[in-house]
Amino acid sequence: MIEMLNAMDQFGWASLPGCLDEADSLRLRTECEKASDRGEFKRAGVGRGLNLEVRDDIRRDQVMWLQTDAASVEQVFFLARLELLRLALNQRFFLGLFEYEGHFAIYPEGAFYKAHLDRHAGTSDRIVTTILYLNPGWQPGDGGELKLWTTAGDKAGAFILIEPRMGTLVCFMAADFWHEVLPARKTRMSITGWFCQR
Ligand SMILES: O=C(O)CCC(=O)C(=O)O
Ligand SMILES: [Fe+2]
Repeated sequence: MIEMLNAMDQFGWASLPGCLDEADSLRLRTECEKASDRGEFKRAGVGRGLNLEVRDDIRRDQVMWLQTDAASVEQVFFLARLELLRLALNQRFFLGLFEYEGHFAIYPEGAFYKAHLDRHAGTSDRIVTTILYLNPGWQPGDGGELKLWTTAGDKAGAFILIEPRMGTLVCFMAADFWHEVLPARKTRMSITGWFCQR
């Protein structure tokens, strides 16, 4: 996790392959699949509150919000890891991160999420984005890479493509880094969430 903090310090974003081990990631993946089979996912919206709308042209993923007070054992383990990260980020960067909100996400074949920032207009609550990928055996050609522009505030120029491999954890400053999910060519699963200030 120290690598993660150092990268956040230096770049404002970090990607840590193998952050969660294969077995724990697989349990979360299975949980995600089962919830999807039960029809618990909904098409993700754009915006917030009364302005929330489903926009096919912007994003096509489906989400299921985590209920931290009713989390499965698998989720509790993952949330505990995130809690360590939250405390470490606060200690090192004085971010005042207070709580976490997150969801499972499924990108069916062909789904994407166009370039965006994670902070909603007129709000300041989402400070750090975290994404855990849950795709065993992901291969080049499966698509769904995260395209992250690496200069804060910049939606052009240098970027990296992060492969959504099982157990990789990505985090970045939510208000600063433009990012996009390239079209998935195989069903792509993840847990995306945000550390928020009060
Ligand atoms: O799944 C990803 O790689 C990014 C998802 C994302 O940008 C979001 O949900 O805001
Ligand atoms: Fe995002």
